Amino acid sequence: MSTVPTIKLNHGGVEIPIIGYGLGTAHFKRAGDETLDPAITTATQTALSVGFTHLDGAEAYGNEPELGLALSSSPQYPRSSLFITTKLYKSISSPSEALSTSLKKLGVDYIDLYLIHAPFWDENEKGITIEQAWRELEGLYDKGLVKAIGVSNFGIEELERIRKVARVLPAVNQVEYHPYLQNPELKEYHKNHGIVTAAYGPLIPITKGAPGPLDSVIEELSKKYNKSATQILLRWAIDDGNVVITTSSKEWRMKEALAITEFKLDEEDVEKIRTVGKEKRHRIFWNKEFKE
Ligand SMILES: NC(=O)C1=CN([C@@H]2O[C@H](COP(=O)(O)OP(=O)(O)OC[C@H]3O[C@@H](n4cnc5c(N)ncnc54)[C@H](O)[C@@H]3O)[C@@H](O)[C@H]2O)C=CC1
Ligand SMILES: O=CCc1c[nH]c2ccccc12
Repeated sequence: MSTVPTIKLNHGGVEIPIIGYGLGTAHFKRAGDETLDPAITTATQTALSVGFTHLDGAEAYGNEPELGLALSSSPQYPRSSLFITTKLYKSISSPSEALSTSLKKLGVDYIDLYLIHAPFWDENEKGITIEQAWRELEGLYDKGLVKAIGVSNFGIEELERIRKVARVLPAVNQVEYHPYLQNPELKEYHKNHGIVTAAYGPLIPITKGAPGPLDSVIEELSKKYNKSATQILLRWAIDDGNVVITTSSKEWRMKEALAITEFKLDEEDVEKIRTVGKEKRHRIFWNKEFKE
């Protein structure tokens, strides 16, 4: 089994594996559902067994206990060999308590990357501003309870609010990112401030965003590289300079995803996908219809 390459974050030598296994879309549970779902634990154990080292969870997914069970039942993958992300949102009013709860549910004593899940809360209702929430995350980082801190679904405006007060800049912004949602201005901002873009929804052009102008390009590149459409899109996300987060319950799909570490797209093909991708815009998450 090959090891997953990593990228250095802007926080004290922390390295993030370039592909992560998501607990959010295939596996989330209804809010308030306290029953353990063994299928989620099994899928996560499988993800670990095929070689995923980076797990992407969140308070909102309701499945930190299942993720914790997968970790405690897999002692062959020591904590230090894993990169665990979780996110807070509902409990944004009290980040310190939210982190304690997540640590307990996950059964770990630190988180590798702690993210604010989205910037869309009502600051009056929650009694906390983006700036105050960020300062609280900095406090958790100072204590060593989280090795790196970042955000998710933030735009330039919200990142600027953080930058103006930050001692520690976000290490990562996890956003929906694929050829049909490239947001070059945000990417440029990330580059200028050393923020890694973690791309979720990388397969949208062949799932919810299909059909589209990229269909024939992906087919042509699948033949050229002898790789599946899934692999072409996941590899594109990496070769475009991002970390990529994907998911599946199926072992063969997990292996298919991890096998992208074994090839690379030529720069002209990365550019071709970028160019043709810009002909369509398709956003799935956190738009007006999206219900968390
Ligand atoms: N921070 C945030 O707000 C969000 C974070 N995420 C994170 O990202 C993770 C992955 O998100 P997704 O959008 O689900 O990832 P994705 O775009 O990689 O899609 C994964 C889905 O595509 C399916 N798939 C793979 N190849 C396919 C093919 N050739 N044809 C048809 N279907 C195919 C898989 O079986 C799986 O159901 C989540 O689990 C979560 O951890 C996801 C959404 C929002
Ligand atoms: O992170 C992905 C989007 C999201 C936000 N809140 C929830 C709750 C359950 C599943 C997905 C999500």
